[in-house]
Amino acid sequence: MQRQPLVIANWKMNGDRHLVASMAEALRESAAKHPQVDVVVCPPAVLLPAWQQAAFYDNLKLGCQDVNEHGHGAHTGEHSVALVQEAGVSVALVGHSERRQFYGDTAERIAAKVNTLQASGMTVVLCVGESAQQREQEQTFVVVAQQLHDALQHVEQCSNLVIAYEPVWAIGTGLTASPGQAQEVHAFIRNWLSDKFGPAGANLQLLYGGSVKADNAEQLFAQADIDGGLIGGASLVPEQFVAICNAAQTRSK
Ligand SMILES: O=C[C@H](O)COP(=O)(O)O
Repeated sequence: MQRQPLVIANWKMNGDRHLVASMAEALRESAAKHPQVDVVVCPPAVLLPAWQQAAFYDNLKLGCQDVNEHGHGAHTGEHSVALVQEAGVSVALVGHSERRQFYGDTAERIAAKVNTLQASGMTVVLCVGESAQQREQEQTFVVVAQQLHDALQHVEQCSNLVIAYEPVWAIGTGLTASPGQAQEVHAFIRNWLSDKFGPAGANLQLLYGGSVKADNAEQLFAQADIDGGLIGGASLVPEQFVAICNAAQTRSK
């Protein structure tokens, strides 16, 4: 079965209403060029209403960059699944390396977030990836397998699940994994998912993230097990992001 290409914009703590307007317009205008590509935009939470008001096209969805594992209550500064859903969100990033490194996303919390999201029916985009040191020590596959195991240990069926491979050393550094390096890890992840979930696992969408730009997207997306990208910096520049979405279109041919 053919896997639909998917491109996700992660604005991190960037952007404003003006960028929402210009990005929405650029995406709408170019949508005809990438009709087979699912596009998700994950702005900072306060910009979700602005995105909700921006005109939409069929394959564009709203996402959030994180979600709290609890349903409600005294969790100052956090957002529950119900709150983000109210803002039109149907996709959530979980376990981004910046949250693992700097904001207390332990393996246990990530697993809890995955479980909460799965129960809600939202799509989970689980981020995994090794540090530069772990790669140097040839621990990449061990680290990625452990992260997958920890996050998915209570998950029995894998609908609404996407995995994003983001080598930490490639995030925001301008150092992109070579297509061969990225493909090797994606193939490993696909095998792991196949072992755990069977054919449905083998057919999940896998994304590469880490300094994807307009000029390297096509080569990365051409790899057999890479179905699209999770885009940081380049998702803040309409021409760049649109070009990346267009590059993903070639994936479906
Ligand atoms: O979520 C996106 C990734 O962290 C990649 O960020 P980047 O494209 O700025 O390297």
